[in-house]
Amino acid sequence: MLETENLGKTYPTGDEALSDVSVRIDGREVVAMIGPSGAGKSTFVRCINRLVEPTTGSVRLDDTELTALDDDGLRDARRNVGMVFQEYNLVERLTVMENVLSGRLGYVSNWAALRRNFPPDDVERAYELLELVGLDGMEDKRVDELSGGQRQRVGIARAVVQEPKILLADEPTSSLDPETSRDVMELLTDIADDRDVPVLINIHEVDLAEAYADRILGLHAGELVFDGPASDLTGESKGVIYRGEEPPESAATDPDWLSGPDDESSARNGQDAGSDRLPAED
Ligand SMILES: Nc1ncnc2c1ncn2[C@@H]1O[C@H](COP(=O)(O)OP(=O)(O)OP(=O)(O)O)[C@@H](O)[C@H]1O
Repeated sequence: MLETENLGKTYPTGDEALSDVSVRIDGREVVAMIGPSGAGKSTFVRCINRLVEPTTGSVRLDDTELTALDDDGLRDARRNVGMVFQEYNLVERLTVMENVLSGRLGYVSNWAALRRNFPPDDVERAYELLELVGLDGMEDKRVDELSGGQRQRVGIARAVVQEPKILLADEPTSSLDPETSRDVMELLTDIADDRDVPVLINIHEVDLAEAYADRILGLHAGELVFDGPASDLTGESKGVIYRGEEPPESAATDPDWLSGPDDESSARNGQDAGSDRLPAED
């Protein structure tokens, strides 16, 4: 179970990217985080494993307070957080298998890692995962011979081989064509089921979020303004998330709605920053 409480980030430049975000993600939920460009989605995902250091608030994964850990503690705890990146972050000149096994580096000694000497169980796990992500038989191919979709599958296998307690995906489909994007979303939802792990996906394509996620988190100007089932996402809620519009009066009693953007500047920021990415109105 992942829980953030009042998570906030202000960058040294003074940009307040995230403000008081509290969420709880559990079970085998697939959660999509949406919002206009600059809303703070990447910052949120990266604050969870402290690739970005939060300024305020806390992040808890099961019983571990990630925000309270020193460097050694954080290194160990990061094994429990699988991360999938937009640009895959693979080692291009290494093979598919070597890249997948690098997800086990946190579990083997430095010496074994240096010699790429992984226990047989790890290798077996990697083969299983290659089959799960549809890359069986491709273990010896170099990554630079693969398509974008295949690379992302390697990235997913590498994250899952860690046996994480949560899988985070930071814009996993942004570099892919629409059909490959759907395949990758389907794979992420399959993994949530198959591995019994929650998946949090930061994503621009609202239609993919609605089609594949169980739950949507809507960020606007660093604030969480919507948290509800994908089926509850309406034109009105998209207006609040993407254009900083005022929530409807019914929002006061609807648990999906959180504090809406409350000043002109946040509405303006959303409009300026996100105008190129507005989803179609319902
Ligand atoms: N390293 C940084 N230093 C200073 N400001 C930053 C940094 N990274 C992000 N920001 C700012 O923080 C805010 C949120 O950025 P973030 O990348 O988290 O948003 P996002 O919703 O993921 O955007 P996008 O969808 O375009 O990737 C923006 O105003 C951005 O300019």
